[in-house]
Amino acid sequence: MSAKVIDGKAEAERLRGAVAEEVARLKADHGFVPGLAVVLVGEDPASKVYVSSKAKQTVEVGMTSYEHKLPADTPEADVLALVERLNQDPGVDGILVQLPLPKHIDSTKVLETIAPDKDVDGFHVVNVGKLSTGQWSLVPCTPYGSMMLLRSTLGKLSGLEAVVVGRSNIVGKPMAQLLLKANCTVTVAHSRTKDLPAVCRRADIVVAAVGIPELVKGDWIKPGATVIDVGINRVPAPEKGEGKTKLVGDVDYASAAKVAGAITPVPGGVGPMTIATLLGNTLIAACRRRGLTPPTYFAQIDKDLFG
Ligand SMILES: Nc1nc(=O)c2c([nH]1)NC[C@@H]1CN(c3ccc(C(=O)N[C@@H](CCC(=O)O)C(=O)O)cc3)C=[N+]21
Repeated sequence: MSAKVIDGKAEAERLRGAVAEEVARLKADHGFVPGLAVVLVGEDPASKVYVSSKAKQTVEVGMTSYEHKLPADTPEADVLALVERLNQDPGVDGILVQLPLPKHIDSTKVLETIAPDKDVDGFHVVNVGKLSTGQWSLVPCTPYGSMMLLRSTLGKLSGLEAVVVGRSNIVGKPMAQLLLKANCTVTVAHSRTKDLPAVCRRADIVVAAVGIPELVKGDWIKPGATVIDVGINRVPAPEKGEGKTKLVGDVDYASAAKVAGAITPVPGGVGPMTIATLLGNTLIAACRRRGLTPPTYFAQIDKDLFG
């Protein structure tokens, strides 16, 4: 058997299309354009690539993009002051501070300074707390995008056994909350889990988000299970030539695709969904801040998954 390949690129394109339509409607009917501010501190090459593709896609859906690139040695106080300024700026509906931040900056302090109603990453304690108490909030982009891929692959998730490998605040923990909200039976596994392969083999849904290249093997997967690979790891690829690299996930794709029912590729799986949901969150934030109802497109997704 060979798994269905879950096309994150196509799904992200559909989502961006819906966002673009809604942005045009808001402009026509309410006379405003949502704005997303992205703050990048330092020169991390991977982060620079993500930030510029975020900015490009923000503009493509008709929103305003504000990019703030600060040198790596910017004092923490200056970053906090910038965030405060963006909090007050009426043209800014969403604020994203690219992680990781340089070591001299306390990222918790920075994230907690972002106004919760502009926190399009969903990392502020207020939004984390809302998500974990089942209230609606701005939901972290990667888990939300992963849930959308599960919805188009499986429809209802109710009653399914889900195993999340990884317990980060950015992916593992919010993913577990969302799966629980969708009525899955959820196990959060991690590097200290005893017999991780056996735990994974119980799952109808495996979400790999540990940051270890190709950790999850085909014989860890129950035949027919759905595999969501959140990992994006750049590794050496000597087969492509000296000094060349390639992207791989946290799942050993070749072996897992032989056993799984459906699987996300890397690249082209969860990654593109992360940016599309970021734009979606910016749109939702822009509507809520003005007392408008967020678009029905999202309401339908939420109803299918959690209703
Ligand atoms: N505050 C904050 N929020 C984030 O959401 C955030 C962050 N910090 N720091 C870095 C990570 C990483 N991230 C990605 C977004 C898109 C792709 C993506 O589109 N990947 C494509 C292409 C990858 C490539 O070719 O390099 C794919 O998987 O197909 C990947 C990774 C968001 N992050």
